[in-house]
Amino acid sequence: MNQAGPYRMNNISVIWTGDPAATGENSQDEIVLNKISLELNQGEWLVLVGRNGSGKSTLAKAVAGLIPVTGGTVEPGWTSGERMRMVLQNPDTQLIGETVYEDICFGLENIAADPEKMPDIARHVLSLVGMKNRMHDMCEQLSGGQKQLTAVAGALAVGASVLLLDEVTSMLDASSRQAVTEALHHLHRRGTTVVWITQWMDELALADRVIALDQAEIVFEGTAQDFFYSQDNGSGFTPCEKLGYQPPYSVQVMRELQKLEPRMLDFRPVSLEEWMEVMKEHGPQS
Ligand SMILES: Nc1ncnc2c1ncn2[C@@H]1O[C@H](COP(=O)(O)OP(=O)(O)OP(=O)(O)O)[C@@H](O)[C@H]1O
Repeated sequence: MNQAGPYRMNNISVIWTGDPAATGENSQDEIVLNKISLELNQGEWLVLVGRNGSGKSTLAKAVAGLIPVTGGTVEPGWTSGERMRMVLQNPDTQLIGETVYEDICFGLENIAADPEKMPDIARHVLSLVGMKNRMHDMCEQLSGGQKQLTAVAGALAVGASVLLLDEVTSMLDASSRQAVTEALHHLHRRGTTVVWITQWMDELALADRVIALDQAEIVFEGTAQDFFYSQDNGSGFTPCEKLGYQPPYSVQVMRELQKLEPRMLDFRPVSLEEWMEVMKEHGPQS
């Protein structure tokens, strides 16, 4: 096996088994992931998107090895020997320690780290997420965003190089959302591989690659630009529209412009940086 190759899932399924004691539809087995094939490359930012119940969390848990899969094969590739950690949606349910430091140490104790090294490790990982001044704060007094960053720091402390972030900004206010996103962006630039689950279309701007799930299957794989702009020849809908999402404002504006100005069809901006490129060519001074 090529250890340097991508992490690969080939045709894996996850089936929740119905309770034999239950009656009616609750007793049915449910196929939550249906023959999914997926690759994860080292250092990429992969976004998983899809409606409630489409299987995003289950897929992330399967990648992290937290739940068993049925059928198919998994090739660890470059992830062999690497640690993967999930961070979940609710900031109030994932911290165990009374203080930020204690929380980081809890994870370190679980991997039998040298107690003398713990303060340095904690300081280092907290500085990576912009929390070094919060080391001895009580967890219950942190904001939602600071709790999420503490959870991320805890994952880094145990050496995780792959972070699976399951709607981690969905319960945060705008400024905490930005703080968490920027911290993750910083970690990604330093080499952390990110699997980012979201239902916020704006967050697709960060993606190297987007995978959309619907009813247990992958229904789209490609760039954010393709997700928002490529139109199916038959239906005329984009993958985003087919899933029932409204594209971000940046995309809505460009699509309206494209109706007025066909030359704008050459541009498919999603992020602010991509819009700046458009403005360089077609802005007021051009
Ligand atoms: N432990 C479980 N036991 C039984 N069924 C489960 C379990 N976890 C998830 N499911 C079911 O699997 C399906 C997919 O759930 P999953 O949480 O993966 O979806 P999701 O796309 O992450 O949804 P959301 O956006 O609401 O978090 C749902 O129908 C859910 O009810």
